[in-house]
Amino acid sequence: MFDAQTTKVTPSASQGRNSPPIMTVRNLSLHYGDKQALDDVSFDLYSNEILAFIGPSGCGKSTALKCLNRMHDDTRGVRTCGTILMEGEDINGPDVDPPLHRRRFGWVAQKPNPFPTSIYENVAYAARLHGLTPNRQALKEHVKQCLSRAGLWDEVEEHLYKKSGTDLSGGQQQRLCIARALATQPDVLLMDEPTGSIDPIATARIEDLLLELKQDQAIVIITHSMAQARRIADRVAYFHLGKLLEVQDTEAMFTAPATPEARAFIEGKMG
Ligand SMILES: Nc1ncnc2c1ncn2[C@@H]1O[C@H](COP(=O)(O)OP(=O)(O)OP(=O)(O)O)[C@@H](O)[C@H]1O
Repeated sequence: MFDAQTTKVTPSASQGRNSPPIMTVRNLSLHYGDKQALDDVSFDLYSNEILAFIGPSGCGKSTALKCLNRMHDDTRGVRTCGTILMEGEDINGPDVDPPLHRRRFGWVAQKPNPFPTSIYENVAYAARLHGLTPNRQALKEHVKQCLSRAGLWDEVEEHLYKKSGTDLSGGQQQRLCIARALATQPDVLLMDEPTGSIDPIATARIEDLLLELKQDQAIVIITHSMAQARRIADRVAYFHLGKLLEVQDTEAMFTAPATPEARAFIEGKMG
């Protein structure tokens, strides 16, 4: 299944997924100037799964995440090689329009970063910009749906136009950012430590939410919490010094990691 020699994968990690992967990453390497941040990384991403990236600080998790939606395009000095296919098409091919490609992804950062505009506008903005709804009423419905899917509608329905996104609590702000990410109807949600700066109760809400959202989206999440990866991920990818050392079904990763590096990291002896 995997053609990268360096990536170990148990047979079970690729079984039970009946449709082809939505994304296929093969032999991906990336340099920032002279510094190599990714080295021969290969993995698949399936629709309706949560894939967690774990590994020590600086091992390339965010760099790999940003390759998927071509976020490095405008970063000076970045060189990549290898291939990334989305539904079989090379995402860096000549026929791919980068903004259109990016629209297929929602991005959620560690620190909630709502726009300093109304709650409504936070979600409506991108949908309006891209002409995703035919009229104002449809846009309102779309905003309501995104906020509902992000588990926030009931809490903000009264204040949609009056309250700024920045006036919500940290956990609410992060759910607003998830609603905003859903506004372009993405195929894939990319999340870089989305609960890294919110409290445990807000974290639990977002974890529940991700388990619901994966019915409609593939989700890639970077997390430093092994407990979180174990709770919500279907599969876990362990990065180490720029290499993806193994991808496993979650239980297998936490009970029988294939590499000593992953075992040491999971047991808290490294990282
Ligand atoms: N824009 C950049 N320019 C130069 N080097 C970079 C840049 N971004 C990241 N790096 C380097 O690339 C390597 C991988 O960084 P990356 O942020 O992908 O790691 P990470 O696993 O996400 O780390 P963390 O868990 O600490 O967020 C690190 O050595 C980092 O210093």
